[in-house]
Amino acid sequence: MAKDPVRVLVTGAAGQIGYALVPLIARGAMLGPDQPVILHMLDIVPAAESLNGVKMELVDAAFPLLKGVLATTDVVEACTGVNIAVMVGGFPRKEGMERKDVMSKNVSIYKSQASALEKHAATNCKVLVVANPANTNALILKEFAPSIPEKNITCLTRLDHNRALGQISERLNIHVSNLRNAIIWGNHSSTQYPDVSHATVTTQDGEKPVHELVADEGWLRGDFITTVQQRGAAIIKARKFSSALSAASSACDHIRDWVLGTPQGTWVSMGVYSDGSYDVPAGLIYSFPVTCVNGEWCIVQGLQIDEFSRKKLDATAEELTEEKALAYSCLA
Ligand SMILES: NC(=O)C1=CN([C@@H]2O[C@H](COP(=O)(O)OP(=O)(O)OC[C@H]3O[C@@H](n4cnc5c(N)ncnc54)[C@H](O)[C@@H]3O)[C@@H](O)[C@H]2O)C=CC1
Ligand SMILES: O=C([O-])CC(=O)C(=O)O
Repeated sequence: MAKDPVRVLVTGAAGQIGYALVPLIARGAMLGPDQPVILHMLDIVPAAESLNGVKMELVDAAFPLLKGVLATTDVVEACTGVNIAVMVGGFPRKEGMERKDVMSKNVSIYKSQASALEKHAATNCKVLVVANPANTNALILKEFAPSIPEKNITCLTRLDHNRALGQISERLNIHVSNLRNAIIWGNHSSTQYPDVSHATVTTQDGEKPVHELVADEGWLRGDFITTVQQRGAAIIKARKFSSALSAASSACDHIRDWVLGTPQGTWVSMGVYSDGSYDVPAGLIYSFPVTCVNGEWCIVQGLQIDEFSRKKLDATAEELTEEKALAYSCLA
């Protein structure tokens, strides 16, 4: 029997990431090849004509799984009945801007959209915040939508996770599908800690640790980390726009694994509400390694954290604590 359609909200749908994301959702890349979807697309009034153009293209593409498209500038209409909300709308970082510069513009958007989601989304709606500052926008959304369970509010660090896998696959000249269990700890910012100390490679002789095959701790603790941390800025510099293609693809990976489950023995990185695991302060949205089963994520426990990693985990937590205070001062 055909499944009932799932309603997926994409905010900022007329923007760069939105334009790359909606066709992926309509093709089944987010929820699977047998899951019909109805797209709800929200943007602001100045982008209404462009948003309508995106709707026209979705109709023209005749996607078999796409059972309806709503394009609106009304936040209540956009949020009504949605099962999944991908929050991309906001003011993007431009070349030369630090993420903190975009904070004040974005936290007030997330405060007001929190209320609309809380009042009008379907029960148990899953929320993914993509717009920067992603962790802090997600935290603001959580604080101003208190009836949405905190486990349903997440932010995107899967792009950073995939970037880390991409860098290792290039270095070892192996396909990325043979690599697993990288970790992005902390903030989706230049303080994030891309950690491959538990990552492995599938070889003909079984699973081998990445650090053994790379055999260059200097690179793993140096250029590898900074390349992943700075990749967003490098792409903005090259394209003059943000990493729309890879962000859209990674947003699909995030929701797909959350809803349909992570493969056996594999974890992924998600920005989730900290419960104090790994001595990360509770009450931050912090990226952890997680596994997902039956639509629920769970932080991977018991990983060894050495002194080098401890400092990195703490530094990015400190930045998130500062961002939280700054966000509240912007709202005051
Ligand atoms: N977490 C991650 O891994 C990544 C996050 N980003 C962030 O994603 C966000 C979107 O990036 P792009 O698509 O490149 O930007 P963009 O500027 O092309 O698109 C943003 C869209 O949001 C719309 N918008 C602005 N205010 C809105 C509101 N109140 N409600 C609904 N829509 C609104 C704009 O009109 C625009 O169409 C940015 O904040 C960017 O920094 C970008 C790449 C990766
Ligand atoms: O750095 C930015 O503003 C864009 C971004 O988040 C990324 O590409 O990771």
